[in-house]
This record gives sequence, structure tokens and C-alpha cells, in this order.
Amino acid sequence: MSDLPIIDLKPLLDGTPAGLEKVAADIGKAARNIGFFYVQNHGIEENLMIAIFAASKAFFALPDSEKMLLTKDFFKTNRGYVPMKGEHLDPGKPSDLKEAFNIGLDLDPTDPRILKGEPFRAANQWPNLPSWKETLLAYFDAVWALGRVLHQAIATDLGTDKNYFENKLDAPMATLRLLHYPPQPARAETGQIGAGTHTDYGNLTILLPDDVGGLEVQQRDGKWIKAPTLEGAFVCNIGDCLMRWTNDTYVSTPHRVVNTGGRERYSIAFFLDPNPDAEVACLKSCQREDRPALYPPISGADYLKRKLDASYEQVRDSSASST
Ligand SMILES: O=C(O)CCC(=O)C(=O)O
Ligand SMILES: [Fe+2]
Repeated sequence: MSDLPIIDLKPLLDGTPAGLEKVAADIGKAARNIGFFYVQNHGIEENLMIAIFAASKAFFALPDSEKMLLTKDFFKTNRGYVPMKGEHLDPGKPSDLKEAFNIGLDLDPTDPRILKGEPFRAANQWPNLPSWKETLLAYFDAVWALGRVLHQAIATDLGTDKNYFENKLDAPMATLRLLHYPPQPARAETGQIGAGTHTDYGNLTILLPDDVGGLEVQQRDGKWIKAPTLEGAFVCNIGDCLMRWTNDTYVSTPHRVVNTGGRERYSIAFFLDPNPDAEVACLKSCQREDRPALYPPISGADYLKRKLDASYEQVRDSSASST
């Protein structure tokens, strides 16, 4: 059992005003307190969840030489392969014991947004695996749609129009990220874990962990609690960008992955960041005379860029000096 709230999305997906209000209140409460919640009855088919794990395992089983072909321009595009220890979520600690593969919104290489050099617009990179691309894109579309519906509940809870976020999430800098964590060796570098303590950068993360467990969440009092896998459910959490948008009404909560179970661990994360040109500015309903906006407006792209630069800086610097 988990200490995190479990939210049934059926009333929201039924599309009734009462259902929207109910789920808005549930999500709002979780988002203000712990910043994490499970969602059940989310409407995403079990077959797709099985297929995405199969695709992930097939990819990470490829030889390193093949995976390394997909690292091109990673820092510029946030797409492709990140090798083992290629990322540092907690800059004070050793790099993460994991490898990852990212895709973003799927654009044709001739898309005008790429040709114009818009930030975070790029073509995805694909490994040579049968029906792999189709599975990833089907899963991307399903969790993106879920994220948009969840934002209707979020907007409702925040006292704004239920479609407030819709035109800020219709061409987003969303990232679908496959993650693979080897079992932590008994004698790992001191302090080295699967994913170092961090908060997520975007609006909302929709995570599908496998049954190995290992996700841990830090409560406001500093105590770490486990977020065990709940079969068929996603773990959702609020990211820094939505925290900023809500004037810190919602909380983006630190979390980490510790894979001490002695097994390979796989998880599928979907980070829903806003459109690059969306203005991330304090919602009117989240400011009052005695609580004015804490942060100036910023574009979605500038905000994400700042966050990613800080996360990769150390790794980039150390790989530049060691090779
Ligand atoms: O793999 C997980 O369970 C969580 C990963 C995570 O927190 C992240 O990549 O931001
Ligand atoms: Fe995270």
C-alpha cells in the first residue's frame, strides 16, 4: 500500500460536469499537498502498456554500438539515447545509474518549425526495430491525450476555464522517455543511485513503472516514502513549470529512484511541458493582494532550457575533459 492518494478518473472521462468537479477536487488536493498521485481507470489500454514495455526492453537490449548511433545532437534536441551515467539529476551526487531514450512531438524533418530553428523542434531518431516507432507514437499520443484531460481537471480546480491549458499543450515540448535501471551493485560509487533526487521540470509527469518498485517521494517534512507500483495505474506528479504557473499553490515534489531489489528496472515516463511559445505566467486565480505573483512571465522554451542546461552541465563538462 502507498501513502500517496489514488484517484479514480472514471468520473472525469465520463464527461459530466459533476465528474469534472469531483476529479478536479481530488487532483487539487493531492497537487497542493504531496504533489504526487496515482490515477486508475485512466482509459489507456492494457495492451498498449504491455507493448511499450516490450519496446523498451527490445531497445535497451541492442548493442551499445547501435544505441550510440542515436546520441546525435541530444543536448540540442532532447531526443535520442542517453547512455548509462549520462545524466546527473542531483548535481551534488555521482551520475545516475540508468540509460534512457527520448522522443518528442513527432515532426517531419522538413517541418517549417524545425527549418526556422524553433527551440525544441526536431525530428525524432529511431532505432532499426520492427513496428517500434508505431508503438512509441501510439503510446505518446495516448498519454498526451490523458495529460490534456488531466489539465481540464487542474484548470477547474484552479478556478479558471477548464480549457485554459488546451492551446498551451497542443504542440508541446512533451518528452516520452524510456528508462532502464540496472540493479544497483552492492559497491556502487558512494551515493550513486538510479535517479538522483530531483523535481521534474514540466507541468505534469505521467509515469508507468514496472513491478520492481524503487520510486521514492520526499514529503514536506523531509521524510522519504516509497511509491510502490500499483498494477494498471500511472503515477502522476506536478512539475516545476506548473508550480510556477500556480504561484507555488501546487507543489513539485523531490523524488528519486533506488533500485536495490537486485533486478533490472524499466519505467516509462511522459513529461508534459507546455508549447515552447506558451507564456508561463502566474494564473490570475493564484494571486491575491497579499500574495502577488512570485515569478515573472517566461516562455515555456526558455524555462525548460534553463532546467535542462543545469542538469546536463556537469556530465557534459566531465565527458569533455575525460575523452
Ligand atoms: O523511473 C522512475 O520511476 C522515475 C524517473 C524520474 O523521476 C524521472 O526520470 O524524472
Ligand atoms: Fe522525475
